[in-house]
Amino acid sequence: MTDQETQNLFMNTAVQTDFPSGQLLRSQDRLAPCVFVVFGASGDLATRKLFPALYHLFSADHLPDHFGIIGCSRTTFDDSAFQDRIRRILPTPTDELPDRRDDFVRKIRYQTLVYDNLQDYDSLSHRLESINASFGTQGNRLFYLAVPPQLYPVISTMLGRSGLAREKDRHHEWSRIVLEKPFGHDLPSALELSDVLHEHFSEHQIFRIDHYLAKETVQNLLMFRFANTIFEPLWNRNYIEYVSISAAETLGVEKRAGYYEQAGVIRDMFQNHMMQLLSLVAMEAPSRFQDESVRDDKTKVFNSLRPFELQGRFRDLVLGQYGPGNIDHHAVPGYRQEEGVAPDSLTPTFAFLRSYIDNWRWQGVPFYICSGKRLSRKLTRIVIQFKDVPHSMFRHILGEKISSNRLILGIQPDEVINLTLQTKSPGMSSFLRTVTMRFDYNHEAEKSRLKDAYEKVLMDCLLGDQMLFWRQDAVKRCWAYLTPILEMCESCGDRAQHLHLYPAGTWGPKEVEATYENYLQDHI
Ligand SMILES: NC(=O)C1=CN([C@@H]2O[C@H](COP(=O)(O)OP(=O)(O)OC[C@H]3O[C@@H](n4cnc5c(N)ncnc54)[C@H](OP(=O)(O)O)[C@@H]3O)[C@@H](O)[C@H]2O)C=CC1
Ligand SMILES: O=C1O[C@H](COP(=O)(O)O)[C@@H](O)[C@H](O)[C@H]1O
Repeated sequence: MTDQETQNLFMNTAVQTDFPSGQLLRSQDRLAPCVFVVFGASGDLATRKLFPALYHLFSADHLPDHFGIIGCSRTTFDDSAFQDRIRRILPTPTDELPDRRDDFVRKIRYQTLVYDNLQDYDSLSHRLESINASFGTQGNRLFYLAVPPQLYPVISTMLGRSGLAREKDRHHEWSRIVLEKPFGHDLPSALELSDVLHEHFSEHQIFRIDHYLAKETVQNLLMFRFANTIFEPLWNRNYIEYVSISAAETLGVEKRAGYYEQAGVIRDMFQNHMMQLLSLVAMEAPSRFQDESVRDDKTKVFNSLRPFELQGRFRDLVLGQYGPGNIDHHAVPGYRQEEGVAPDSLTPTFAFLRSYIDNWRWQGVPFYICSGKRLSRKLTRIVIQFKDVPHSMFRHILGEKISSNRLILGIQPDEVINLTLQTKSPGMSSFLRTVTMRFDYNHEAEKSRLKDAYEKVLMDCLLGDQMLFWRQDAVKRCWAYLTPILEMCESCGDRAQHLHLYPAGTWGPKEVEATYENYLQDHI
């Protein structure tokens, strides 16, 4: 389809109705006072993402009137040195962002803490009481674990043993813990982590982040599917040929070889973001726009995933690893030449998986899930491919196959929804042409409303709204689906033979194209 054929038939003409169903739209008075406790406060995530996100929320008056922040890590700072450090990394003021840096840093404290030293948690507990008294945070505590995942068990255990995990109830003097993925390495380790967390925290206190769920267009999936009547009757095996969910990246492993060598693409992208996208496309309509209701229906999708047929081995799975190539006209090394990667590494950086959902709605419809690093372009999208018309009355005149309708939900870089339709070409001839109806989230009017993912995440934690966070039963179901696949890949004797090299800057291994008929060129 060419640009000329693309017509913006309903480009942002929608009436903007901000009905109060989005969490960010809830009123200020629902934000409970709270102290944010950031573990790993000296680290990269805290510095680059969390403190700036808190500052943006503060500047926009999206934090409660009564809040405080305390950073904790092993590195020694006193309060004022830490405040200076944070002040330096805050964004410079602009017309849209007034200078409130001094007010913000006055809310910050710091406590040096060794993660496995119980006495340090007792000291932290005293500091929290004093912050509570100074800032009126009413005993509410949010613990953000911005530390490497191997520290999750020890920190949550220490919080429990020092009494900091205890809460009066879920609305008063509450205590919440926020974690980044990975939630385990496979099913057994995920269950082990869950047991440790649940020793001191109940499920409603645990916020497991998936940053894809904080993306605007990902959240829009729920609205799009369940606030319109016209798509739902078609959203099933009777009208849909297949669904494809792709996340192509141009980035390589960067400086994360230590982690990525152990993870590979299936743990890094499938056991979280790709599975969340799958559940949002495939779920039944929840009865209420409420966290447990939505998460119940997502979990049902994971429960219905057809177990991967291990005997078929690589019939439904293609693995790849990038070799040297070019990205944006610059030569880049192959994965095995990257710093920290073993020269004979068999870690996949690309995977293409065909999955099925065994339920009434989706029986027989393939879900193609694909993600890779160092591909040609950054592109994350979901394609809903509708079936062909049952009979073409034009075939005997035009001799052509009619393209079937396709709905594209673009997530990155363009946040768009495109629906292709067949229409008559203008003029005397009787030719068909494909046009696209396009809704563009990047339109200027929409842009100012897009929040950074971490602002959204922090806001929802504060609200106690878990809709955009993983629940343990879903984590478990996804690991139960993917662990046998990982074991099959990682234990087979001919592993090297099934890892297909692809040049960086291409669309992945040609084996995908061979098996799935130009899948990548056509669908990514
Ligand atoms: N950085 C990012 O952009 C993103 C990070 N994440 C996740 O967030 C979490 C934190 O990431 P990031 O900030 O990059 O991590 P860092 O490596 O920067 O670690 C954070 C802090 O943890 C402490 N720390 C690091 N390694 C150890 C160790 N082996 N033992 C004890 N303490 C240690 C250090 O503080 P000190 O020595 O002072 O105690 C460090 O400053 C991870 O789970 C990561 O996967 C997720 C998305 C993006
Ligand atoms: O979680 C991760 O996601 C990023 C991709 O995120 P995106 O928002 O840029 O699409 C990926 O690069 C990284 O390997 C993975 O850990």
